[in-house]
Amino acid sequence: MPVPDTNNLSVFSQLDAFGHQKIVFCNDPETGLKAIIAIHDTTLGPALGGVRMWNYKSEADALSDVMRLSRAMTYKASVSGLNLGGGTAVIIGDPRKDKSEAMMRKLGRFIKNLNGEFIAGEDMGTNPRDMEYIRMETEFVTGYPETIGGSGDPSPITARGVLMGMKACVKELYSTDTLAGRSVLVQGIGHVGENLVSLLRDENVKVYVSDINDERVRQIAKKFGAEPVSNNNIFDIHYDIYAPCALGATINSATIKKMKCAIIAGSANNQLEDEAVHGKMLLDKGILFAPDYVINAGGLMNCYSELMGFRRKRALYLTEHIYDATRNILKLSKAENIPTIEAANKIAEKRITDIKKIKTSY
Ligand SMILES: NC(=O)c1ccc[n+]([C@@H]2O[C@H](COP(=O)([O-])OP(=O)(O)OC[C@H]3O[C@@H](n4cnc5c(N)ncnc54)[C@H](O)[C@@H]3O)[C@@H](O)[C@H]2O)c1
Repeated sequence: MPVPDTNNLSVFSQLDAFGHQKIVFCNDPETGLKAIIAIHDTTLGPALGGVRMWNYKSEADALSDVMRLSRAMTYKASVSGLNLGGGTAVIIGDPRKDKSEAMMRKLGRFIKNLNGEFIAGEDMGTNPRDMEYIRMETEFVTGYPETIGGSGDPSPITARGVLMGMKACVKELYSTDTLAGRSVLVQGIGHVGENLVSLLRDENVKVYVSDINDERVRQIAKKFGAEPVSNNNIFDIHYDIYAPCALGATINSATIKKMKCAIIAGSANNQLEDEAVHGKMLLDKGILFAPDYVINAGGLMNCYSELMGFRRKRALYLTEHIYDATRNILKLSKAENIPTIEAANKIAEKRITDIKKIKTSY
């Protein structure tokens, strides 16, 4: 996604440029809450997105992040065929030191006042317990614990979706869905990464694991029979698929030059440092990129199912469709010789335009 220029003081021109409908600044000195809720587009439905708590270097950084993330949520929901719009909330602060029950409940009250326009879920720096606090103040929240009727940890579903995306890429390149005999490097073996390693081992894939946490690498390598790789050397070795499951922007001009893989398919959000530049670089180098927001949509599908009162089975069913969604994007990319991310954006934008047309009458 493009990066908003928050140094440009014309806020409304920024909203126009990125298509945002509304930005809400939530300030509460009593609890220390400083949050921004961005609602990007609600053509398809209420804006559902994560609540991220992060020690942003500046308010401009927080604003840029929330605008970027909320826009990506619009595209993710659209391409996944969900009746949801895109939104995100960010809280400025260190989740380990600054977070409290009162702060989360205060945010819940701000969300309540939006009357369902924004629905919260968990993200970096928040967890199901925080969603439970928000739930104490408003019904417009998902991802609270299963014990109180929520859908719990979405990571296993997200990992399954990533696997579906990988299979679609393998089908495109090798005309088979089977991953057996291929090799995958999973970068970041946290909640999604560990689940992905487990699924890949079930498919008889050779798995390499790397993380900044060496102890975790040792544990996961031992548990699943994977091969540990130093975090500094991940582009020095050969494997078929690179699965970024840690941070964004790991695909950039420097890393693309070093890459030897045929496919990139992982869960991390915003993997391309600059969508326009690096999508094209991957196309030119012949590396097949499974657009991140398409194949990591399992978590969103899980929240959607919770919202609609569906069972987990439904979330899993929706996740299987990530295979077809990815195949369609790869076909369009090939037919028009455009980067896969551009093909995904086209498909997402078309659905929003089409659905806008049906909303002209009651
Ligand atoms: N959890 C979900 O359902 C979900 C859904 C959609 C997208 N995502 C995205 O997937 C990614 C992983 O999510 P998660 O829930 O597993 O997070 P997590 O925090 O559980 O795991 C992230 C892992 O990455 C490691 N890591 C951090 N920086 C790293 C670096 N520079 N190099 C290597 N490893 C590093 C961490 O040590 C950790 O083990 C994130 O980008 C997240 O936004 C997650």
